[in-house]
Amino acid sequence: MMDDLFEDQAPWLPKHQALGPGSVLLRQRLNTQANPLMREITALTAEHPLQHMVTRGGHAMSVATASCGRYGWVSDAVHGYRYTTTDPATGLPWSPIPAHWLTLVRTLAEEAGYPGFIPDSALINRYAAGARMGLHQDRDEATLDWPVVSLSLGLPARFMFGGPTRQSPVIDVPLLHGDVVVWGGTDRLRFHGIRPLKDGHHSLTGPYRYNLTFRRVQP
Ligand SMILES: O=C(O)CCC(=O)C(=O)O
Ligand SMILES: [Fe+2]
Repeated sequence: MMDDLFEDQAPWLPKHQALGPGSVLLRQRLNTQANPLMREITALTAEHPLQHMVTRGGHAMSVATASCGRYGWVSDAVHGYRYTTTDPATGLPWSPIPAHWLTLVRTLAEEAGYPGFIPDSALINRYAAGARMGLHQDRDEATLDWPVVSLSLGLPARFMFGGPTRQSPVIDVPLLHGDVVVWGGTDRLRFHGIRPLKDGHHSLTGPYRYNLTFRRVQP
């Protein structure tokens, strides 16, 4: 029964797939970690509710987000994208990143060629059917020396992975439950995004896809 959650949905695909010189897809890399990760997401988002952040243009994002770690990613119509040490919704400091998340992420980054990664920010993204993330670069961090480590849980998504400019060609990468993408080095500023999520049901996450994205914000 529980094994269903961890079954490889595309066993013919390689487990370790380079997406660029500094980028790799580690397929089906989370197995027994998925259930505890989901439990902790539930606990963390009870303290720091998922919110539809508003962009500088005044548009509410379709993805709902919350953070943990020393720095949390936020946005509002006045200030736009930035990192803060407190949650604007509650006024409270963000909760620490759970210790075993740090251990897991350090291992994943090392597997991808980035040893010694200690993130100071973890973003929790929740996608419901139709939610999407347009092509963008992750460049709100004060250092770009460390990779982005991104974990997928629940419903499948299509990750768009582009190049150094918005006009660069984009490849579509299916991201399934348990997949991990790491990009850094010369690939750190590649444009990327998520196509609108298809409706569905997942045994662990119900009608959602969760993405955990780990970053180093301060050197
Ligand atoms: O949901 C994803 O897989 C990507 C999320 C992302 O690009 C971001 O949070 O900056
Ligand atoms: Fe991103």
